[in-house]
Amino acid sequence: MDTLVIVSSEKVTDILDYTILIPAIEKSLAEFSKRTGVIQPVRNVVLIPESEGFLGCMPVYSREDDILATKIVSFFPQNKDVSTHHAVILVFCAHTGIPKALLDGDVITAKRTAATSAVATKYLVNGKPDVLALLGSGVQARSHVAALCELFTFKEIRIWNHRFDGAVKLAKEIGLNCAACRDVSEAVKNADVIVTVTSAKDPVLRLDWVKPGAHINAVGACRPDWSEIDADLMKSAVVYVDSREGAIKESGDIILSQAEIYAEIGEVILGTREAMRKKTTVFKSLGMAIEDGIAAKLVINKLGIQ
Ligand SMILES: NC(=O)C1=CN([C@@H]2O[C@H](COP(=O)(O)OP(=O)(O)OC[C@H]3O[C@@H](n4cnc5c(N)ncnc54)[C@H](O)[C@@H]3O)[C@@H](O)[C@H]2O)C=CC1
Ligand SMILES: O=C(O)C1=NCCCC1
Repeated sequence: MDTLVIVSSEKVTDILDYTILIPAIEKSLAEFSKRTGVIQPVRNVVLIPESEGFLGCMPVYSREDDILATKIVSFFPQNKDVSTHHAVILVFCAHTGIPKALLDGDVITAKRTAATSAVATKYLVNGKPDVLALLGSGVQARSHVAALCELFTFKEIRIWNHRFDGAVKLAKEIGLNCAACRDVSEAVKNADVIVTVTSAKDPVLRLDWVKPGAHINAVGACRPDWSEIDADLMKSAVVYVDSREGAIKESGDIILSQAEIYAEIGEVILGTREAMRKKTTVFKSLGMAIEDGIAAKLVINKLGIQ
């Protein structure tokens, strides 16, 4: 075996800038929805009942982007003093199958998920958004603020968390135009963009609280029996997903509500499905291996790993 290069989270953080990541993710979402060159089975998950978590395996091959890679990600929602998600990404040569690099996957998971939501928001938001509301104040909340602020200038950012001190801490980090809210209804009132990034298993966001025409990035609830968004909201919104196949198998928000999936976000980027900007839109994100593959490729290219 040739030398396998190990790439640390510090190196990934240094290299992976949203200015290069967001356009790369946009292109990969479109490529995925063409259904021609990307081979990506739905995540294979080993459930761990004791921790209510799982270990997920996410392989991908992309002919167009010359990517052969797999992410292995663990989710332990009850972790307290360490992160709830941990990941590594193994990249192989797409022509010989030789392993090339093993990258820390934590930063990639945080950034590529937020970059994907930023792309969905770019296509689905109704006009210029002024108010951003985040439900959750963990790793993804932080990366989503960074990625969305790369594309939009919000006059106001509001944060709700089920533990108020988490919302206060993040609001302080973000600064002047940001406030912590005690109630979800207060946080999302008149919000143009809402991001749900919690580990909740039951809905935290309700139809009555959401401004008609708002755009929601629904990022948590990645199990078929978990949901973050109430069924009435899911059913009344126009629902976009990253992968239909993934959403039908993994998303409790979709399965439990029986909401109809209107399109993959990649289809909107390709122009084969409409962006219904004036309606309330939900982008249900489950996370795709092609997003990890593209992000890993950007990093190893920059490091000159052949
Ligand atoms: N769609 C995608 O591609 C990805 C989705 N995720 C999901 O996004 C969500 C957030 O992930 P991270 O920020 O990395 O996790 P985190 O552990 O850093 O943050 C989780 C947040 O949820 C809150 N929370 C925990 N239990 C809750 C409950 N019962 N009700 C309401 N809030 C609760 C915590 O206080 C914290 O603010 C998780 O559901 C995770 O599985 C994570 C990675 C990728
Ligand atoms: O795509 C990912 O990576 C994840 N998605 C759902 C939660 C675990 C990580």
